[in-house]
Amino acid sequence: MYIKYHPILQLCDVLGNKDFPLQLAAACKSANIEQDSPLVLHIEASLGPGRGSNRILLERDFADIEKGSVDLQNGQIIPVNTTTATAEHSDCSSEISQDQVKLAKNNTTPGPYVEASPPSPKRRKTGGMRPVKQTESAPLMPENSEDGAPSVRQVHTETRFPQRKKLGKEVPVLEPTSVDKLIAGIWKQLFSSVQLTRFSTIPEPSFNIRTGVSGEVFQAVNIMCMKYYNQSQSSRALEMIVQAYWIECYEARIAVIRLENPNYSSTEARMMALKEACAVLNWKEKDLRNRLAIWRGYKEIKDAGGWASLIFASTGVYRFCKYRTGFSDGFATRLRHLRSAFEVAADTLHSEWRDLLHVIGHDEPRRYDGHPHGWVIVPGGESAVPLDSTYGHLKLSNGFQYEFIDECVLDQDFFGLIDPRVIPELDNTDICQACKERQSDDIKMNQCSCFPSLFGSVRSPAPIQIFHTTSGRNNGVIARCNIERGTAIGEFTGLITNGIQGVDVMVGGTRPHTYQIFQGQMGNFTRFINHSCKPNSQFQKFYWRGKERILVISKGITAGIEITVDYSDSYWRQLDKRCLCGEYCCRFN
Ligand SMILES: C[S@@+](CC[C@H](N)C(=O)[O-])C[C@H]1O[C@@H](n2cnc3c(N)ncnc32)[C@H](O)[C@@H]1O
Repeated sequence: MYIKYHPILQLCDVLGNKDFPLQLAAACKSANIEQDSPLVLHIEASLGPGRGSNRILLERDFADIEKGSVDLQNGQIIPVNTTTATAEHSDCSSEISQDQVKLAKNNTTPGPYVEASPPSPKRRKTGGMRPVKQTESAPLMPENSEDGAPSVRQVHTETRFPQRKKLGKEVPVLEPTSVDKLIAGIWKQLFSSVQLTRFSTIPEPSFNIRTGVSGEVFQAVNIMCMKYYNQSQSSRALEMIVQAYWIECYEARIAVIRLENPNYSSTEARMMALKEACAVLNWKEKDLRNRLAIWRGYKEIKDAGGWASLIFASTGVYRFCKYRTGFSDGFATRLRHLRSAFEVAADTLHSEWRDLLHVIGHDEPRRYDGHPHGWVIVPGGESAVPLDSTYGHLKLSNGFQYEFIDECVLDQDFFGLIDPRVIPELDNTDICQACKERQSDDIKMNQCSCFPSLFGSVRSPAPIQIFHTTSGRNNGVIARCNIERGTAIGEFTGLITNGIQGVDVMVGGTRPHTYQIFQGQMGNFTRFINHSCKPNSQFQKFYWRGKERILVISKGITAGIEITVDYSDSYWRQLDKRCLCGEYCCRFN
């Protein structure tokens, strides 16, 4: 084979290798490529600022490299569209990239893909969104919930979400303070599956592992393990409750001693109370004093954040109280502002938790019942309010009725029993389009770990709450724990229907086989996610066991921050409102 085309000869110069045509010809020959068959040569190269010829290139050398291509026919340089190049830029660009995106597997969380493509075997330093080829998918539209006005506002799947973070430009991150860590620990425990109960029966082992561990025996051991874990967490919580309460009793005892002995100084009264305690506890006075300092910390946490904050404080609280580094600088104010939020999560996710307080004779009734998202956290730490009470301005005849559902409900009047989310080509296949592993609802069988928080694994409640915004957008969704980039926050659930006009819906499927997800009467927290021109999450399609799902995926969210998506330009063009996202790059205000 003789290579005569001009671009190849040009490549010889670029590569500094005059033998390149011959090497290419030899490669073609060994690959059995016929002489006259068209040859497509795909070459990727990087151009960067030269920093000496023989030096080994380091990762930082590529940090500033611009992406683009060189058309060898005419010598023109075509830069890659900058709106899709970096997270920072594309977030705030008014240019809309029509590329869909997929999330690359990052260090710890495997990412989803809009289209099937084999995941990179190597881990990347900045995993995250990468562009995939544009598909002819239908636009997505969220329901116009707040004002209920007829509209055709749409959100597109072809979002302009960023692909990957630019390498090399490290943004300085503030180290969390000890109060941050304490609060993070409380939220983590609140959204965990721990079961805190006052009395729990310790199981007797009813198995013998000497004869081998069968599936049943192993299950029994696991159950026992879980029970003991819950038991120890409960005991720890009970211990802290009693110790915080001890401080109250100790202060009250000192007051009584002074009353009974008017000539005692306050120090003498304290000493006497300590001695009384040590006589029963069988501890040295010094030991009790040391512990007392920690117990005082427990009481301060309880006084500011309520019993729920102490009970769910879990690991870290001991150190926090022992070293007392976090007790200044707005510690109490921060906890006070979160008090109702902690209680909403505790009451709705761990309905038994208040029983623990019986140990000190407190009988506090549950304050927040029902669904965790049926309550709206209000600013300033005031009591949370029922969700429906925040929609009075809509003046709905039957009030605001909303049913929380984890899975979409099929509108059988429209679709019969045929779920339009089923992709015929993927039907009867349990192979994940993203990772190519087997998907199963049976945890033991499932091998796809693309979105373990939603599919094929143990589900935990999404670490989010509904809160009342202060910027005039009514409600929004706040993250209570850090949500790593690429993690699924939740599935967009609602009524699977079609033909709805005049209100906002999310459209799924591929033309002409589209369907709508309507969140007017039922759905989940995704219905309350507001728009931002610099969003920290995005809608993403994913296929679970042959069925299309629309997920909200984090782009990296810090605890305490509102979760937002980009509703798209076309949505806002139809909306007779100004965007209140408050971003410096806001496109619609
Ligand atoms: C899907 S709902 C979001 C939840 C809504 N805030 C609520 O309280 O029900 C969409 C509606 O919220 C409001 N909204 C969302 N993001 C907004 C923003 N950035 N600026 C102004 N209004 C916004 C608009 O009224 C929009 O129609």
